[in-house]
Amino acid sequence: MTIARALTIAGSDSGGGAGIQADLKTFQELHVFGMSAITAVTAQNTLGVTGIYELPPEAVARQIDAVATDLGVDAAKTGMIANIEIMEVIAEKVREHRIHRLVIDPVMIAKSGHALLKEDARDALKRLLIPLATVITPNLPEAEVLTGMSLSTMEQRKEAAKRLLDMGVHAVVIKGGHTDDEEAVDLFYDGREFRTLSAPRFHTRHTHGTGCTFSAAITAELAKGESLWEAVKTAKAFITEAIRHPLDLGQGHGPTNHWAYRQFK
Ligand SMILES: Nc1ncnc2c1ncn2[C@@H]1O[C@H](COP(=O)(O)OP(=O)(O)OP(=O)(O)O)[C@@H](O)[C@H]1O
Ligand SMILES: Cc1ncc(CO)c(N)n1
Repeated sequence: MTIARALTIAGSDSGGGAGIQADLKTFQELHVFGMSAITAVTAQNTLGVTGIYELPPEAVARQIDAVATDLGVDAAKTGMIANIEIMEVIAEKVREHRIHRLVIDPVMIAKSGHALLKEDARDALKRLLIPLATVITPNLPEAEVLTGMSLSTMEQRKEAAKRLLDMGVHAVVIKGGHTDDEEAVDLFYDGREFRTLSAPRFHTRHTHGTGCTFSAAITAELAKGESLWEAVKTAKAFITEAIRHPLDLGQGHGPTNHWAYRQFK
């Protein structure tokens, strides 16, 4: 039996709703073999982050080498990267191991407000990783930081998508989670046409790790050889079901439901 293989390069969330844990659960649900390279360990739950412990860049390099030289990687994603030194190592290893299907979720700040990427690493993201990516999936605040634009209208978001492509990425999904609009509308652009992905907006506080889960689902589908647009459509359906059927865990922003896509779609 051949199985598609996906690698997540991200931070560990002890609470299990975001980061490496969300990614591996998503890979599993989408029938892809999941592997991980951990960049940082966070002590985290639904209420917030109480500790961040960054790994030495060497540890990140060895993890990527270990899986790429033996098991093989059909697609990879990055999540929390923590600092410039780790970012440099990831860029080097992605090139060395010729990982061509790469999803970048430019994680900067947790929903609880804690910084997951040092501010001086934001420019490095543009310089080092964005040019290697198949697709980048910023939420609205992240897209504003990367482009320096204010993004309240769809026209502004289209202009921002063009600017992100000018930075060397093949395609972009600007996620619409962070608005009060009635629908959660994400904007896709691959340099040819703009497309939107819409779903009802659910009024729930259980949205911890939505971005991680969404980008992991894209990665899983790319690992199977799906086209980028098909991968993004499946990821939108996956995250929509995961938010629609909350698990109601924890006292704060609880995790999404990774079983829901299989159970209810
Ligand atoms: N309340 C909601 N109802 C429906 N869809 C939502 C809701 N919130 C987010 N989404 C969708 O979830 C996906 C992730 O978007 P979001 O903007 O929340 O990511 P994020 O901020 O990076 O998440 P996180 O930082 O918690 O991992 C997008 O497809 C978005 O449209
Ligand atoms: C480890 C980790 N990665 C990403 C996010 C963003 O949701 C988070 N809260 N924690």
